[in-house]
Parts: sequence; structure tokens; C-alpha cells
Amino acid sequence: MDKLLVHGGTTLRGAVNISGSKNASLPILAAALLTDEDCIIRRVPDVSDTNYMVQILNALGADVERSSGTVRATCADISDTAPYELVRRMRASICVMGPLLARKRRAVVSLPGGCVIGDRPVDLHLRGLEALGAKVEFEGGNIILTAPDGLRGAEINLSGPLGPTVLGTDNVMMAATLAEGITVIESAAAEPEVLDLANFLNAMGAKIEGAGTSRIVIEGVERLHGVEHTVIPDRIEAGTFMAAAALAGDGVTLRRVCREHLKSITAAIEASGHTVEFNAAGDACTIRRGENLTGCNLVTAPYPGYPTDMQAQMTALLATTPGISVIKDTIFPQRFMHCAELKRMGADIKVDNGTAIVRGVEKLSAAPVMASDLRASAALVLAALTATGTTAINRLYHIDRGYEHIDEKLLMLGAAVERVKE
Ligand SMILES: CC(=O)N[C@H]1[C@@H](OP(=O)(O)OP(=O)(O)OC[C@H]2O[C@@H](n3ccc(=O)[nH]c3=O)[C@H](O)[C@@H]2O)O[C@H](CO)[C@@H](O)[C@@H]1O
Ligand SMILES: C=C(OP(=O)(O)O)C(=O)O
Repeated sequence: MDKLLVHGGTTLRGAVNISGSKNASLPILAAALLTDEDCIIRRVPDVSDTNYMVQILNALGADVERSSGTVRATCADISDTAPYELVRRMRASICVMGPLLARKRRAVVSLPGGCVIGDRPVDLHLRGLEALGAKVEFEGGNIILTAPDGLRGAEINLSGPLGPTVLGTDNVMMAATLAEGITVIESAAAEPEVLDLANFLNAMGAKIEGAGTSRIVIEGVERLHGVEHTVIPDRIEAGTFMAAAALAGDGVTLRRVCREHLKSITAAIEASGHTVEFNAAGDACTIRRGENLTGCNLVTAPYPGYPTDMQAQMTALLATTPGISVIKDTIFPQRFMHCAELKRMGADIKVDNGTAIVRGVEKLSAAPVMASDLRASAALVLAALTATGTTAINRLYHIDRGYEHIDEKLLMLGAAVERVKE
């Protein structure tokens, strides 16, 4: 099990390339199951989650090759059953359910297990697929979906108690591409990753309108064909490096980003006193650490609101920003595992009822800390960059789920980090 040693106190400078989006790549890789023709997907980040998805496609019978960011997947002769051993490792594997059901008229996928960031049911996914005519059964820890006569378009409202569902929208949208007739998804998730998936599906011959808004209309087609597609930049990786640059930087440039997708994160970084300057094309930005820093209030919300996937990293930034910050996570109210570890480094944080109250301290100090999930581990790395001494971040496999070569990127910017194998 790898751990990361971060020797705090160095200054970050220079430029770094942001990778393709993990959360766009995962459903797009699953969507390759909708056709028997070749799909070529570029800018897939080399992280363990995309590797698991490739393994799941392989286990389903697909022929998948991967080289330097490009995945070629041919899903000619596939089975309808996703193996538990692979599915259990990654919650996002649930997004093979919609494509398998549409293509094979049957899908068997394990019920996802518990998740440290909070309760993550799949009731909305199932409600949507049922509305398209699937029969849903549970057996031996699996969800079994069947639609022997094919799926039929329907009007579906995917609104849940805590807002829209991203992967639920993806699953229903993918299934509806091959359904007979028209499907309307109301209260759809409007995240850029959903739009990227819709663009991929449309390039395969699907007829989808309205993706990127809360109402998506899909006219079913008989078949989809092969496609070449380049995944959008990872806005959460970009946001994480923006926070690192604000914490410990002296002018850090991020290349290959999308300004439009970064509006709420940029606003939060600026609200705490730093500057973010984009180039005219909006595909690169430079973050400069501010002089008059101030705490700020954040509430996570569905896109275009502030992303829950950037809550932990901003909490780390605000832990050493003067003043009081109040951070509320409305999407995953239990997603505050990082706070206990940040407190072990000297942060002053109280968590109550889905809200963290952070009183900025002058300095954090190094400690051995435990990563509990992907973004919590990123928050610990950020905190360690400015802490006094050497922080050891254990269970690095969490960060490897979603950050491509994070240690190499930080080293290039001048951080003193070491990956240690145990
Ligand atoms: C691989 C991927 O893209 N993961 C992202 C995706 O996860 P994911 O798509 O799993 O998250 P959802 O958007 O579904 O979850 C949003 C909220 O809805 C609830 N819910 C969800 C489904 C359901 O059937 N019933 C239900 O009640 C969840 O518990 C949560 O409170 O969106 C989340 C919210 O932006 C991000 O944090 C994840 O990084
Ligand atoms: C929570 C995340 O991913 P997943 O939904 O795959 O757990 C994330 O990317 O922050």
C-alpha cells in the first residue's frame, strides 16, 4: 500500500496540464457497450477508476486496448452480467446498467455497497429504468433488470430528496437512446460530465437534446455506431490544483482547462482573496496567492453550483485562511471525514449536521494522517503542502482512484513529495 510523504513549506511555481475528466470518462467508457463497432476515446485519465472500468468492459467480453490516454473499445459480443469482484471496487460501475439493459435487454449488476461519503442509494436509477419498461428484481446482492420486448420511451422525473442524480441521469439517458419512442427526463442532472456523455452518444447516432439542462429529450434510435471522442478536462482536478496554488503557490498556471466549468470554483477561490486569471481562450488560468485573505461561506449544490467533489479541498484551503468560514454540503451531508484528520494537523474545525465551521489558524503541523476517500485525501495533500514538517498520508490508493500522476505533477510544480511503497 503506497503512502505519500509531503515535506511542507515549499512554494509551487510553473505550469501543469490538467487531465481528462474521470467522471466523464467512466460513463463514456460504459456507453461503448451500446454498439458493436469500435469506439475510440481520447484523454481518458490513467487512474485506477478508469482501469477498473476497462477491466469491467473486458470481463463483459469487450476487446479493449489502452495506450497513452486513448482507449479503443469494441463491444461486439458481450455478456449481460457484470462480475461482482470488479463492480464492488467502484461505485461508478453502476453505469454499465443502462447500456447493458438497452443492448442485451437484461442486465445483472451488483448492488453497490456502502460508501464512506454517505448513503448512496440507486433507487432513482431503478425508478427511471422501470419507467422505460424494465422489470427490476434483486437476488444474491445483485440487481437484475429485464426488458425482453425492449424498452419504451417515457416521461421520467428523476428528482431525489437531495437533488438530481448524475449517474442516474446517465443510466436512463443511455438506456433511452435505444428505446422505442421519446423519453423526457425532468429534473435531470446538468453537470458538464452529463453533457459530455450526451455529446458522445449523439456522435454515435443517438438523438438527445437538452443535455446540460434539467430537461433532456431523447428520441430512441434502432442502433448506434462507432465513434471517436475526446473527454472534457477534469474540473475537479483543476479545482484541486487551483486550491493548491492558492495555498502554497507563487503564480501557478493550469493548462487544458475549461473556464466555463470552473465558474463556481473560481468564485470561491477569489472570495477567499486570491486571484484567478484566464487567457482569452479560457483554456488556461494562472492563480496568484492573495495578500488580504478572508474566510468565506460555501454551500455545495448541483451544477452550476459549487461541487461537493471540491468541498474537502476548499476546507483544507480555508483551514489556514484568516477568519471564520462556514461550509455546508447539501449533497453528501456526511462527507466530512477529512476534518478529523485536518484537526490532527492543528486545524480548528467543528462539524455539525452537514456543516463545517472553520476558524482559520496561522499554521498547520505535520502528522501521520489517513486518507478516507478520494477528495478527502486530496484535501490532506493540500494541507500538508503548507504544514510545518513532513506529513505522511496513508492509504494513497484513494487518491490514485481519481488523480492522474498527482505526485509527479506536484513535483513538477516544486512541491517536495515522495511516494513510498510499503
Ligand atoms: C462517477 C461520478 O460521476 N461520481 C459523481 C456523481 O456520483 P453519483 O452520480 O453517484 O451521485 P448522485 O448525483 O447520484 O448523488 C446525488 C445525491 O442523490 C442521492 N441519490 C442518488 C441516486 C439515487 O438513486 N438516489 C439518491 O437519493 C445521493 O445519495 C446524493 O445525496 O455525482 C456526485 C454528485 O455530484 C459526485 O460527488 C460524484 O463524484
Ligand atoms: C465521489 C467521487 O467519485 P465516485 O462517485 O466514483 O465515488 C468523486 O469523484 O469525488
